[in-house]
Parts: sequence; C-alpha cells; structure tokens
Amino acid sequence: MKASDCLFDAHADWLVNTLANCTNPLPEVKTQLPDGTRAIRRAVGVLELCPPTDRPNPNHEALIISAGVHGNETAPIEVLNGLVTELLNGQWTLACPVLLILGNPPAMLAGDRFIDANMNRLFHGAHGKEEYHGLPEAARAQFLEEACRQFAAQHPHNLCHYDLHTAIRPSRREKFALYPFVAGREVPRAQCDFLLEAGVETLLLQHREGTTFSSFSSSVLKAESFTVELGKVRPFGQNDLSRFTGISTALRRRMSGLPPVPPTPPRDHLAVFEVVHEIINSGDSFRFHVPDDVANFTEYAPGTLIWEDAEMEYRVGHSPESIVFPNRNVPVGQRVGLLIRPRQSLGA
Ligand SMILES: O=C(O)CCC(=O)N[C@@H](CCC(=O)O)C(=O)O
Ligand SMILES: [Zn+2]
Repeated sequence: MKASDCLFDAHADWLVNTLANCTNPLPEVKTQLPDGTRAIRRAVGVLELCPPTDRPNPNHEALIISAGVHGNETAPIEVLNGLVTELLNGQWTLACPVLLILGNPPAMLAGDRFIDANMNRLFHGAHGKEEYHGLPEAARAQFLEEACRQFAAQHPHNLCHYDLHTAIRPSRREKFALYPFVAGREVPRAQCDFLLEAGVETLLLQHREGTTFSSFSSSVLKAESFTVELGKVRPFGQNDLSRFTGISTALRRRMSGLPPVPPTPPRDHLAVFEVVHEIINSGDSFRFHVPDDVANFTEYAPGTLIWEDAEMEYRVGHSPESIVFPNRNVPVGQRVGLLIRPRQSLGA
C-alpha cells in the first residue's frame, strides 16, 4: 500500500481527503514513507512529517507551513498540496521536520473566506473570547494552536512559520509579506533572502501584536513567522500556478534541506514598509472614503480624508500613505485597512 493510501483514502490526495472530510473528526493516522520519513495525519488538514533521526538536517530548522486559513485563498492551498504529493510520491526527500496545515477546511469547501468568523482573527488566544464561544472556527484555531505548540516543543530551534494567503484586491505589489510585531525583534537577513527567493519583494512590518496565526506563532512559539500574500484570491482550478513557482520552489528547497541560494534580485531589492495607522470599524457612524475596488499599495496624498465617524476623522499625514487590505465589510472593532509608508531600512 502506498503511504498516501494509508494517510488519505485510496486514490485521494491530501486536498481531496481534506475537503471530503472537512467536518469529520478523523482519527490520527501514522505511517512511514519508504525512505523512513514518519508521516502523521494529526487531523483533517493537519500533516506532520519527520525525517529519520540519522538523516542530516543541513539547515538545522523545522517548518510550519499553513494555507487555507481563509478558505477562498486557493492558490497557496494548491501549492502546498502539490508539495505534499511530490514528497509522498518520493520525488524528493524531506530533510527537516514539517507541520503542514490546511487551516479552514469547511470554508475551503464552501469557497468562502470563512463560515462564521474570520479565523485569522481567532489566534493568540482570541478563540476563547465570549463572542466566539461554540463556533467551529474558534475550536479549529484552538486546535491548530495546540498542534503548533506540540510541534514547537519537539522542535524548538530555528522554527519558522509561513502562513500563505492571497489578497481580496489586486495589488500594485503582487507579492508581499507581513512580519508580525514582537518588541525588539528584527527581521533576520536569511528570512529576507528567502522572501526574495520566493519572489516576494515587499515586506510590511506590523506595528503591534495581533490575533493572526503568524502573530501567535511569532509571539508564543518564538518562531520566525510571516503572513505571505502571493497574489489575488481565485476559486480552485482558476489559479495560474505559474505565478506561484517562486514560493513552491523556495519551500521545496527548504523542505529538502538544500543550501540557501544567493538572493537575486539582491537583498536591497526588498522594499520595506511600516504601518502608520490601522483603520478600525468604529460603528454606525463610521464612513470609509477609500473606494471598494482600489488596489493594495495605492498611494494617497497628504491631507486626503481616509475615514471619519461622529467623533473623529483621519487624513493622510505630511508624507504620502498607501492603503493595504481595504475592506469595509468587517465587524465593528475589526480592521478595515492599514495605512503604510516606506521605511528606509530594516534596522537589522
Ligand atoms: O486582501 C485582504 O483584504 C485580506 C488578505 C488577508 O487575508 N490578509 C491577512 C493578513 C494577516 C496579517 O495582517 O498578518 C488577513 O487579513 O488575515
Ligand atoms: Zn487571507
């Protein structure tokens, strides 16, 4: 029997198995690949793979790679599933322990960002809030946190987490990563090189801890974590996967333990931005003056009115500011968008 037949249903791959069982509490299944790699399906959409202990791990690292935390962001799901299929077919050999996650299977099946609550606001303990009590997405976020905690306890050194997404809007910078805020933390050079290798030429430094998956793994597990935006949201089967070869090649290189490649373009090519202002839906009187169809990284001139409510307004400050993730359709108290500006250096 093939390893994939044991982990999934016969003739199914990981994604098919995940979608077919998205509301089933699947039991844990363990198997071994012909090369000795241990493979554990911890739950629906959660796979842990560990090379034999005598195999070198040249980059001395462990990886958490997640996709599908938003169910309609399908390209990264297809990328990750493709890597799992190659690995289980023996096309290359795993060098480091990996925890691979398809975040929100019911939303993936529905083709929606989420079912009841945006799962990428439920991490870092937020799943325990009263308002989310009893929601399957809160239970899933809690489960994923625990799976990551256990993985991190076994592999505490050089743990990295890449949470792969695609954006709702088009973007003037197609691929960009967000670095969660942790006081005093600076972005390691090797991570910048990896982003460039993956074709991600823009980095946005977050300004405060959040309730995203990457913020959780960064703050709690001390991982080097990034939310990586790889293009635009499209339904399953409608992605041009040739636009995602950068990330899949770079992740395959990391998983198979090959050495880092010198950055092309050179490291200085990484454009770095910082958050100037986080726009929050303040309630009934909140008015957002950014049009619905504006692209990420659209720049606004000093003095432009961005939002107002009964008590205050926000205008762009002395230098231009760009909008990222504009979305007026979020619950009161949640993020409507970020205003950002270029930053001269990483400070690292
Ligand atoms: O395009 C959008 O408006 C959202 C795309 C998306 O899901 N982005 C993540 C970013 C998470 C972070 O800030 O690290 C999200 O909103 O959850
Ligand atoms: Zn997303």
